[in-house]
Amino acid sequence: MLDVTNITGGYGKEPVVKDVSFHVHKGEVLGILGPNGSGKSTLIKIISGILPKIRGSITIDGQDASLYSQKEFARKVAVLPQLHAHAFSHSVLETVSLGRYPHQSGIFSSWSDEDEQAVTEALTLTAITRYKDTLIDLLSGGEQQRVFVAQALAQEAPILLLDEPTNHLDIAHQQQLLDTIRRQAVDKGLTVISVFHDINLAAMYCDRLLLMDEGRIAKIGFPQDVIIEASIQSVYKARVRTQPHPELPKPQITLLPDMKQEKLSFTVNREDFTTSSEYVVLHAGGPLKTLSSAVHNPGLGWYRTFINRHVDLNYNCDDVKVEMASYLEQQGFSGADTVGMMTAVATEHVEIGEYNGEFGTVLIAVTAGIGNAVDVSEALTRDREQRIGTINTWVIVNGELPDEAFIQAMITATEAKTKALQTEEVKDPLTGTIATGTSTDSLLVAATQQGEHLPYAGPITPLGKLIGHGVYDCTVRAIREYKKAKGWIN
Ligand SMILES: Nc1ncnc2c1ncn2[C@@H]1O[C@H](COP(=O)(O)OP(=O)(O)OP(=O)(O)O)[C@@H](O)[C@H]1O
Repeated sequence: MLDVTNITGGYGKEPVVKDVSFHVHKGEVLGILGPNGSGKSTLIKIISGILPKIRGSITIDGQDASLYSQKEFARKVAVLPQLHAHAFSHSVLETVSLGRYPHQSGIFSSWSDEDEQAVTEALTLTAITRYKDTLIDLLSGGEQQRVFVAQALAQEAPILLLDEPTNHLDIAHQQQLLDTIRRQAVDKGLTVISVFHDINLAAMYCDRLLLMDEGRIAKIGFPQDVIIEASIQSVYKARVRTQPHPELPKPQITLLPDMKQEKLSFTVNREDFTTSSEYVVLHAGGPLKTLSSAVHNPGLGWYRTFINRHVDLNYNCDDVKVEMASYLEQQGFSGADTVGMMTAVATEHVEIGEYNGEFGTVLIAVTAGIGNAVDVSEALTRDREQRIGTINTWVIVNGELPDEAFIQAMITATEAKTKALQTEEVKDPLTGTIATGTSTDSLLVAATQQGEHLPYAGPITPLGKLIGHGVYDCTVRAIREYKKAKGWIN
């Protein structure tokens, strides 16, 4: 569709864009990224013919772009420039209608049904129909931006060149506009080349990305091949971390600001836990990075308050999450800052231990109800009801863990729990074999993310050894408490 080959060009003798080559095929959305001054706009200007090139060639549909007449070129390529100098004031409708000029034989002399339809559709797609009689000078920056996007869409050219189309737009309008452009690409085969400042938007909406650095291509490829920490850091000179988008297989970046000095310094101690017949609660001195299978705020996040709430053995409600959220609110806990679990075990029977290692301390808290114990290797052979008789395990680390260490800590803690069930000869009541856990166990690993960096938490690492020992110790003691409460042992 569009071939750019060894393009070099700029404003004076010294080229800004240097030896840039790429191909865009029909229906593809290519995002151009790069720091300020890297040549993104200049590249768009050269492709759109606004700036002459010094070297190289641009081919559209197999024909050299310079061989098209101005009007022919405009029927092939619509351009949304970065800045819109409009010395004269038109209404929105007039401005969008100007997009139809390549389709006219004389100025507005042959306004056709197709012209009318293209303008109406462009106004609808950019949600500006209600402003159609307003003078563009009277619109906000974001509304004006949508008018110029509508003008480019009304042109109905198969190639769309956009320079920061989401400039001035709020998040809802960014999403609306890019959804629209993407739909035009997918449904109508529109080919789009667009400059982006927002790396995350570009990764979400583009099929491929071209990363520019000092006028040259630093990287071109699928978003997952371009949005990698080392490339972004070296080109933008900014510390970033990449992570997956929660719903799409697209990479996203987060800035890592230098705010170490502002960080609240704290450790978690045994005294931060309190226990009552209602719940076990940990109020940490600062937010802990947490990974859990809790009822309230499960998954990964930062939280200060952790609660393991006692509920009746017959607790049953339609929506556990809603009930738990309203319980926390009634009890005066912040819904956003609290992780909540539940257990039918008397919470006074919690076992809390503080374990010292060379790097610092780990705190473990376990409540163990073993009435619903399950041998996981036999689970497939029996049907069971889900009831609340669980082992809830908290692992709190005074240290800094990478994500993989959180997962290793969960594995180590689970193995230690299973070993405790074996020591205590806890059996699956349905199979009579040694249980490996219960039907609804919950696990939480949380870390202060300060102090010593602890890269691993497997069973032979300094952190893993403490977790393994601590979880085993607390789980054995908690199971004994449970057995005592049931009168099974003295
Ligand atoms: N009209 C101009 N005349 C001379 N030099 C220019 C002109 N416009 C831009 N430049 C120079 O060309 C270089 C690249 O500018 P360009 O606008 O292409 O960068 P960009 O990547 O789009 O940056 P930004 O992210 O800031 O929009 C810059 O060093 C800039 O100073």
